[in-house]
Amino acid sequence: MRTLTVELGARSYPIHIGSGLLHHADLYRPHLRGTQVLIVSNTTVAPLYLEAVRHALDGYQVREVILPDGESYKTLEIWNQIFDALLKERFARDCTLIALGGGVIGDMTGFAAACYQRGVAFIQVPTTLLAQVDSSVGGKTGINHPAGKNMIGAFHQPRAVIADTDTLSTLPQRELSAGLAEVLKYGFIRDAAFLDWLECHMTGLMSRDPDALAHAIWRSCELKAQIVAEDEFESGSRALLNFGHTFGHAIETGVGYGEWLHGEAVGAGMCLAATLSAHLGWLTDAELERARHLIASASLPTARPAHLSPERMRELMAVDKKVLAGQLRLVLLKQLGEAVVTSEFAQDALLHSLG
Ligand SMILES: NC(=O)c1ccc[n+]([C@@H]2O[C@H](COP(=O)([O-])OP(=O)(O)OC[C@H]3O[C@@H](n4cnc5c(N)ncnc54)[C@H](O)[C@@H]3O)[C@@H](O)[C@H]2O)c1
Ligand SMILES: O=C(O)C(=O)C[C@@H](O)[C@H](O)[C@H](O)COP(=O)(O)O
Ligand SMILES: [Zn+2]
Repeated sequence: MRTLTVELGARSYPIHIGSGLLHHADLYRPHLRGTQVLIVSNTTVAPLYLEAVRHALDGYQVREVILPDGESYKTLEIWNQIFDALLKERFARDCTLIALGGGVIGDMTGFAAACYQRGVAFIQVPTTLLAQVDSSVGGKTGINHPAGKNMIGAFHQPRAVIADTDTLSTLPQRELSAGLAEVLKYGFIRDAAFLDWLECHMTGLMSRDPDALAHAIWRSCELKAQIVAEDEFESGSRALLNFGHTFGHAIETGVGYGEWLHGEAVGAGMCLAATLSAHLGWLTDAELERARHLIASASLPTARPAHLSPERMRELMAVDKKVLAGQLRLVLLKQLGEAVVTSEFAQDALLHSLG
């Protein structure tokens, strides 16, 4: 097991990464306050991993709530089921929520923890690659609105992240690719050397080579922890983690939540953002081609869905948390390994990149 820390002063927390961690009572116990624990999971993950987590919590008053599986259930209505469970069991302010699952469960549980009795503790136990490299770290929590992705939410940091890499053995291949989109994102925005490494190890990652996966998870968490420590509430550099997301969120909303996986939409979104960066003269044609090739090598889409027109995409992209004074801001690439947030692009250029 390897551990790194998200440095946030009094709210700092560990990210444990390794094999066989789900069962480790010692990883959970230092972060539990009272005796009441609610595990939040879904109908796919619970049959696989709930028992192991329950076992680690022997001696605590453990309850569970099992939500339906999928992005289309990341809604206000389904989220409310967590409060129903907490109130039914009269959970007190010193309770702890445990998110056992992918990013959907992590985001919904974290947001419930942020709101229940105005804020209780929670632990992230991510079971998808995407959740292990991204969503479990950094404290962005929330749910979707029909008009926009993650439009309702809060910043609320977990007490700990326990990423058991063994859980990836049961992950469908399409979900593995989705996770690789966020891994590639870190290379594109901040680490050209990591991008080189990913290029060399993509075959190993796609075939789940344990050493390759462990390194990719470690480096991704290291980069994310660094950025979150710099700018927890996204007033500056944290927005770089949104590379590909303004395009990607528009795709997810436009096709209907769950049709495209978040990572797939981010894969296509990163290609579109790279295309616009090249159009502005920031990326060379060779760099653009390299970016496209890397994304395609993870079996991710590289273009928008055919039935979402450029005009419709642009309309959907206007619903974005980075919009300031009515102006759309995008994360674009100055070169591979360096990103900026900018509004310095003409509408024509944007439409061209969407075409
Ligand atoms: N908070 C953040 O910083 C952040 C970052 C990135 C993404 N997100 C959010 O995360 C969500 C995407 O997360 P995701 O890709 O993990 O999707 P997900 O949570 O829907 O999980 C993907 C699928 O894999 C299944 N699954 C999970 N673990 C499994 C396992 N070990 N074996 C077999 N099946 C398993 C799930 O049941 C689901 O069907 C989106 O809602 C996105 O907006 C949030
Ligand atoms: O942690 C962040 O900051 C991110 O932007 C990570 C993204 O991968 C993630 O999808 C996030 O939920 C998108 O943020 P949003 O604020 O645009 O919803
Ligand atoms: Zn994302």
